[in-house]
Amino acid sequence: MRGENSVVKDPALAPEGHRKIEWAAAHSPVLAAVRERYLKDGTFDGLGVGVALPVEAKTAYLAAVLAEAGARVAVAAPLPSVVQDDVAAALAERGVAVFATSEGAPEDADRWMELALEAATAGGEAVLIDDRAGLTRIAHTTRRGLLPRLRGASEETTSGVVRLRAMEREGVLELPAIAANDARCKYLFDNRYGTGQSTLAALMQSTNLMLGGKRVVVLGYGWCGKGIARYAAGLGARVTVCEVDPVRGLEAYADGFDVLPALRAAEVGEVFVTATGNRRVLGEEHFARMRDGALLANAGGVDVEIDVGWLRSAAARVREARRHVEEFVMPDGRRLRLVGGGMVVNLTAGDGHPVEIMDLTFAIQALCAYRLAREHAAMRPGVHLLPREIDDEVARLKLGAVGMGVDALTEEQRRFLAGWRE
Ligand SMILES: NC(=O)c1ccc[n+]([C@@H]2O[C@H](COP(=O)([O-])OP(=O)(O)OC[C@H]3O[C@@H](n4cnc5c(N)ncnc54)[C@H](O)[C@@H]3O)[C@@H](O)[C@H]2O)c1
Ligand SMILES: N[C@@H](CCSC[C@H]1O[C@@H](n2cnc3c(=O)[nH]cnc32)[C@H](O)[C@@H]1O)C(=O)O
Repeated sequence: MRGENSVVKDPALAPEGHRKIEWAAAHSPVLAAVRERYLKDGTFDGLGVGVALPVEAKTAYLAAVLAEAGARVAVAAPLPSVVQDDVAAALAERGVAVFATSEGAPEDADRWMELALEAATAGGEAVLIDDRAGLTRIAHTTRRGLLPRLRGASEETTSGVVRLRAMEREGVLELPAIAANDARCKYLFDNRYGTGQSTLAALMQSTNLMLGGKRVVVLGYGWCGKGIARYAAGLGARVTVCEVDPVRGLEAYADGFDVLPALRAAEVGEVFVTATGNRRVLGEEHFARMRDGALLANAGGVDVEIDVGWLRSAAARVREARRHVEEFVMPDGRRLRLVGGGMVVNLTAGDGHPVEIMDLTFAIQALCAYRLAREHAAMRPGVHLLPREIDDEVARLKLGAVGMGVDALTEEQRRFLAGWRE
């Protein structure tokens, strides 16, 4: 069985993992519909699928659906801190090659991704479902020999799409890559509502503190930041937004939030959440102004938004205040508390996005993989968008699953919108 080559913490944890995967499956009607309509047509028979994603129940259900469709699936975690060991064990037991243990070191992740690439391509060609272009980067650097076997990659994250576009600009991207993140059924729901709910759930669960009345500073008012600000306001927090894009800052103001430069916000905030995909958004100069007890968390897809290295080197003392909460006592006695290690907090200190959100995201991912598998030969190397009709279909499937629906334009309306004489 392919799962036998896996790297997991403890196969005996599988029963709890199976329960979690069954729960995810039971709440994923859109992916189930995609499976019935498309994935069973033989496209995936014997095809490799390399997956780099947080190893938790929704990811496992996606992998299981692709395996059931005939694919040889290999999954690697992009970080040890986003691995649920029981789910990893259950997935390996279902015949998927899994390279993921929470006990690994961050440096192990590249090795896991190399192993997943090798496993996915061992029997022939493969497509990739990627996180922050990790598998794609490895296929263009340390495992270039595997490139000819890759039909293409589908990218999950905003930060990954940024990387792929950088590769395309430099003329080094040798694969067709679909920006799954840029599908409307992905970013409008996953980045906004998924990150909003799961980031605040992780913060509340880890700290057992109340958000109502607190001054929450959200850094970055993109899709993730909008969701975090909205959910925080819904819980009664007083929200301040920091941006570098004046239009997005103005949007935050019109949405009812204060908008301040980060150095000023540092003085008033009690909770700080970064969601920019950028580096050192909170650093020494911000920490110096923060009040005693400030909570810090990162919801962005890169782990350099908060300068944790500086905090660690400058602190007089560091201790684990609670599970997932590190307390840095500064030389002047102030305590700054970091939730989730400065990595993506909803996954390192929580269960990730709600199942219904990942149902949409993974329906999009499954359709991207399906498209790459079938149409790769006609796709040039470079970044591609998912055609709008596919996005529309996923939205229709979801509306149908919740007993709702939309209208279709009449012929008269279509002509009116397409013309100019009337
Ligand atoms: N936690 C999750 O589950 C999750 C989900 C989706 C995306 N992400 C990640 O979150 C990050 C943001 O994603 P997004 O879709 O919101 O991106 P986005 O491009 O829509 O928004 C990012 C925003 O950050 C702003 N920004 C950049 N540098 C800044 C700085 N120094 N200070 C203040 N603002 C700054 C930009 O102007 C932009 O408005 C990415 O890394 C993405 O991969 C995380
Ligand atoms: N690069 C990070 C993870 C990416 S965060 C951003 C992505 O995580 C995805 N995500 C959020 N919650 C979940 C989940 O519960 N399961 C799988 N992926 C998730 C989400 O779609 C988003 O685009 C790492 O090193 O692990």
